[in-house]
Amino acid sequence: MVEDAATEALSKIDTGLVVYKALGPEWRRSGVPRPKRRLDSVVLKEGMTSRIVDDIEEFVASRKWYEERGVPYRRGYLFYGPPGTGKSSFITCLASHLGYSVCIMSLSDRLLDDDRLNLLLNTPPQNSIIILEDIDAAVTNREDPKNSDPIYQGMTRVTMSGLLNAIDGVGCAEERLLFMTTNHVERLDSALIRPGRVDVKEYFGNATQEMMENMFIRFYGDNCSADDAVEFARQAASLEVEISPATLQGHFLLYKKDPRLAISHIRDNANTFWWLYSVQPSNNRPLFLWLQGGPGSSSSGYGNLEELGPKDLDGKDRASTWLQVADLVFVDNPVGAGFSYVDDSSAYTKNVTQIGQDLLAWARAFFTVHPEYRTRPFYIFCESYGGKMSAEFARVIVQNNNILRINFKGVALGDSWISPMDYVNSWGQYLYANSYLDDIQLKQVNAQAAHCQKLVDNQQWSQATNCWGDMEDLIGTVTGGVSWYNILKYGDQDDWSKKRRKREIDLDKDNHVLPETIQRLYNRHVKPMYDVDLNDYMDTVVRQKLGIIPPKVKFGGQSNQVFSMQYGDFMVPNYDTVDWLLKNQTNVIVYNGNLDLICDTIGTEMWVNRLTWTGMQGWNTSTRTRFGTKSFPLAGYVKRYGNFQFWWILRAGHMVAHDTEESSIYMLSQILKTT
Ligand SMILES: Nc1ncnc2c1ncn2[C@@H]1O[C@H](COP(=O)(O)OP(=O)(O)OP(=O)(O)O)[C@@H](O)[C@H]1O
Repeated sequence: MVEDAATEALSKIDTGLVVYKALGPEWRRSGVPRPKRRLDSVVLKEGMTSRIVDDIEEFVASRKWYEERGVPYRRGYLFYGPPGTGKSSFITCLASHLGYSVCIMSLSDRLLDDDRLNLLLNTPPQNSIIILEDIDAAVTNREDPKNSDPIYQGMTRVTMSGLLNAIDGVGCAEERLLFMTTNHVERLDSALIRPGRVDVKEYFGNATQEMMENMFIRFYGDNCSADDAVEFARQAASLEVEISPATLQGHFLLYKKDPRLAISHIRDNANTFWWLYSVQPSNNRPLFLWLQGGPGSSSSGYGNLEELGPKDLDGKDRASTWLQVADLVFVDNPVGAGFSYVDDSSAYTKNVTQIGQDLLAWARAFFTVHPEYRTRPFYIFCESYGGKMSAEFARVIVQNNNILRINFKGVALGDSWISPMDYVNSWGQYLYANSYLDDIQLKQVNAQAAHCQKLVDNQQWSQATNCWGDMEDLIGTVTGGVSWYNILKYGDQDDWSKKRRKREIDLDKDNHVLPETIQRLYNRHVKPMYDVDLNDYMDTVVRQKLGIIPPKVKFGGQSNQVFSMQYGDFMVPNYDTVDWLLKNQTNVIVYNGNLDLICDTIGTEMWVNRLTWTGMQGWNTSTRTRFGTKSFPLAGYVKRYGNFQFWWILRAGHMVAHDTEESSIYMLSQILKTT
């Protein structure tokens, strides 16, 4: 009967899919026949569709085989997995493919009891397959403690033995294709899913990167390119959250006319703020993007008003602003820094890969709004943790520039946290050479560094973060409080932080949730970048002027979460990304202040010396030249080879742009000339 039905139905492939629902003791046709669904409309893992279809087709063709051996001509399938992964949809596709009707029944139906179930399972309409949905809701594993939970009680009147009887008891139909679905396979009684009742078990999982690409292509068809699909899938995967195919489908429906919007709105809960300074007439002026460190400090606030923008916090013109050299765009990133914000804590980024994807989304939006910058030279400049982010951003620009189509000229990494262990390992010798440690203390500091190195070698990233925090505490104690940003200074008495006399060590309301080490690191490296004056200025004057910042967003209000979210990524190096950029003909500029401790020049040279780019030999034998400025005949040194340059900036600490304005401007003008 099943075989005949299939043959007959395949010949009438254009007729619709007839659906029956259980109504009391009988099956009733539900509405008019539905359009048939093609098998490939449900996107599954590679090979899964053909595996299931082959199995069922073989069964349909084997009636005789079963009869000859006296085996009941029945096959049971269990599709299990999270909600919205296509279990029910795929069964209707199979029915369409084979030309059957479907009879759908949910065991959580309160009107169903053992007798009715038995009757229904054994009197299906001709040429149909039966779908028993949510079998876990009804008949669950008797050993599962959840079953004594009142929320599961009284959901159905079907008993376990009633169901087993109905499936394979004496009165049951001779021929049958039965599909069962559940979101909780672990709650099922083993008797229910033993062979004979369930012959094939298939797991329907959330979307893999490959499935996302296929779904994107299926949905947008000729409206999108294969590159779009790859980009979409990469971005979605970088969120590192489980995404069901049903959720993806919902997302595509929101942007059904525009695949590009589907890509750029993948993170709807993340809102990035940027601030552009544009000089007219433009004369093809280059554009510099500035990325602050922290992570969690603000480019638009700290970088702009306290380091290199055209105005300082008092509203006065800055004598040496980088705007003299190029147009400037400050992006508050990772999202949650400055005026950027998330609507939901799941939207914070946790590593540089995610940050890179966010910046790519920003770039797409920015160059769409400002197409005039597409042809102008575009550079990324940054500081500290911004370096880690910038290297990754540069990489995704290079990889996606066939779509982005901008005139990307290079990335300049200022005192960048590219290789954390090189810094941790070099602090001892640097401080020793500058009289901050004696022999005993040097040994102590180096022992702690070796401990951190071990953790990093074992990829115990969170423990390595704690170790780094402990290392900073140790150095703070033995040196008596040397500043991490300029070894000529003490603790928080730096010039750049003079507005921040009243350091708030007390825990603020959000801060107390951070692990203690992270909290201390945050207090040391990010909190000072949100001094009272800056916060007031941004939250009053700037907010009023812009008129676009939602009232719920407080400047820097999410910075501590931004910082703590990187817990597992702080100590992960990405100098291999720098290597990749050099190998891919991207201009890379490294600049370092010689008084910086946190990203000291020795550490920077350590990771630079580890690069494997073919130009390294030429670089090593190139001559370093000195440079001078109006006020300082000996302002620093520079060495260039191929697409790589290294600038040693004398008299500067971590904040090169702030500490040595003349040198910075000179360096910028030279970079523009030589790249
Ligand atoms: N793998 C997939 N490929 C394409 N679309 C899918 C896929 N999975 C789900 N969908 C779409 O999502 C919606 C819900 O899917 P469906 O009801 O089949 O999921 P399910 O796994 O049966 O969910 P539940 O376990 O909650 O019953 C449907 O519109 C379906 O088209």
